[in-house]
Amino acid sequence: MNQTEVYILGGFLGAGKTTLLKNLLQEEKKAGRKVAVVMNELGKESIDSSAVSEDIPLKELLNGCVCCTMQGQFEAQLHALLAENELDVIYIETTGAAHPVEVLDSCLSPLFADRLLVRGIISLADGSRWQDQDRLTIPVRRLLHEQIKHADLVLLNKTDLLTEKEQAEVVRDIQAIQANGKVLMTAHARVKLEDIRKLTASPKGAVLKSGINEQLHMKTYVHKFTGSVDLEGFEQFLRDMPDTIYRIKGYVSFADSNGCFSVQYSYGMPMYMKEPVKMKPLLVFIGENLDHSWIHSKMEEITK
Ligand SMILES: Nc1nc2c(ncn2[C@@H]2O[C@H](COP(=O)(O)OP(=O)(O)OP(=O)(O)O)[C@@H](O)[C@H]2O)c(=O)[nH]1
Repeated sequence: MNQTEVYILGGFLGAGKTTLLKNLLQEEKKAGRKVAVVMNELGKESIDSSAVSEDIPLKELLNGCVCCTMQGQFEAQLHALLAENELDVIYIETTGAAHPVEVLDSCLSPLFADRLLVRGIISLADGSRWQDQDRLTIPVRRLLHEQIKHADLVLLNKTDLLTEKEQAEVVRDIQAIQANGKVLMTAHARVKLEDIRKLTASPKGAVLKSGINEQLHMKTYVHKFTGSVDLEGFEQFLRDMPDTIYRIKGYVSFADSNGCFSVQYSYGMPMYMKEPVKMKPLLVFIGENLDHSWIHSKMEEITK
């Protein structure tokens, strides 16, 4: 089964996300790829959806944020898009208030994590706003930095409003926050599709690995189980694992218990809930510098 690429478009309110989306959709059309869009807006009304032409499958999530209250709905929308269409790529435009890693988390529902290949988080920074960030409240400034820090590609947009000296200053600031990533300067979010698709790496060992590629710092690993799991062994794994694994979620059958359990782990706490129906047994791991083969061998050790 082919995996559908996913790109998350993030960045603060008004930074140019919809402008970028429009440009990318045009480029994708020229490239002949089958595209779908998920748009999330904070308001009740759909504002930006006119940016997406009618022949492109579009799902909208209004009046809330994917990363906070709308996670379930978001998962259902992605599921529907995958069920209704044969897609090469899905673009997700987040709200300007979204934390990109939380959105990434929502894309990796165990229901379909093996069908999606999240290529990366592209965050836009508004050059002129960046310079005025002292006027922002501390939480908003923190969000602005988080959006940059976790991006795999930063587009410093609205460079037409900055002098060359200012452009150099902002790039330096951004690189200080996000040392591993790439920064491109753009006006009107004009970017080549190749630059976006450079986030692409051919997945190695596709069965074991899904998600973000080697260049990215926040990575994912999907482990598919072939048998039931020893609960004690799993809890020992949770105690031993590096603290850079932030999130684990999925479905597992535990040895010595009947049925299938959903597993949710974040911030040190595992939670297990019995599922009414049998689900595909797999776990999604999200973290920094994930050692896929280490996780794989540990999961194999505890599988009966
Ligand atoms: N001068 C200038 N204006 C830009 C540029 N990119 C986008 N804009 C304008 O900035 C405004 C906001 O752009 P959008 O693409 O709607 O930004 P957004 O991030 O989707 O906004 P929200 O959905 O509100 O978060 C629009 O009026 C754009 O035309 C740019 O590079 N330079």
